[in-house]
Amino acid sequence: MENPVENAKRLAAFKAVDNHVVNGVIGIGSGSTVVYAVERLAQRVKEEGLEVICVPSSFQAKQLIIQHGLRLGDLEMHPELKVTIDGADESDKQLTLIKGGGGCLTQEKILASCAEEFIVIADYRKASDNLGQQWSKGIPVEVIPSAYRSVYQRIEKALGGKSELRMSGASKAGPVVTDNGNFILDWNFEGVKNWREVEISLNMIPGVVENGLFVGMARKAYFGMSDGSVMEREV
Ligand SMILES: O=C(CO)[C@H](O)[C@H](O)COP(=O)(O)O
Repeated sequence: MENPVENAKRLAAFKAVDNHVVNGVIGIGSGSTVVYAVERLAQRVKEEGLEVICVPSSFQAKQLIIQHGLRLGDLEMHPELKVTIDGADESDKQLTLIKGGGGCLTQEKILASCAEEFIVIADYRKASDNLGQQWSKGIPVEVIPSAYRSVYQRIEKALGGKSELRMSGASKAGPVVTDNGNFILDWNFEGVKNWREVEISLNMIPGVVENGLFVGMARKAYFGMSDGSVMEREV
């Protein structure tokens, strides 16, 4: 029997692609749930003759698009997207998101901002009432490598909490390096009341490239549930 989490991801992704993708230019997010969205896009291209150009948010997304034989585009050629479909690490009821668990937050936010519609796909573990209920790894902040210590200190001074430099793990010594050649700090926040203010404050710190708070960007989210249904949230 299939893993319920993987099944939930597939259900959410298939429904979102079926409900929101028509001919045009599509932004492709990153992560394990997006794999199913690309699979469904490729099916629809083959079976229905859907005509899409896919703009990737990461190296992973680019590889997925190529592997599925979909048409690859970029933002230089297509700065306006019909829809962007992407996963999330956590979403509250207002569809404020934490993203960047996979380290691709900057390009993901750019694609979300360039789309007429930004649609979130996730499994049931990602839906919460308030950020931090489900996702305990903090807010990812992409930083210019030379500034990571100063950014770290400034975040703590201005906003409290604690940050950690994200490390690569067993396959490489040292920090995670993003697709843009930068480092990631994971900021474990405390007592945040206004996510919009925090999003802006983080981005005002010199050396910060972008942060993984997506406030007021998503209009609709699909969460695959463990019972085989799909919960929809809209704002
Ligand atoms: O923001 C992301 C990558 O930077 C992903 O969308 C997020 O981590 C969710 O991934 P998954 O679909 O594997 O749960």
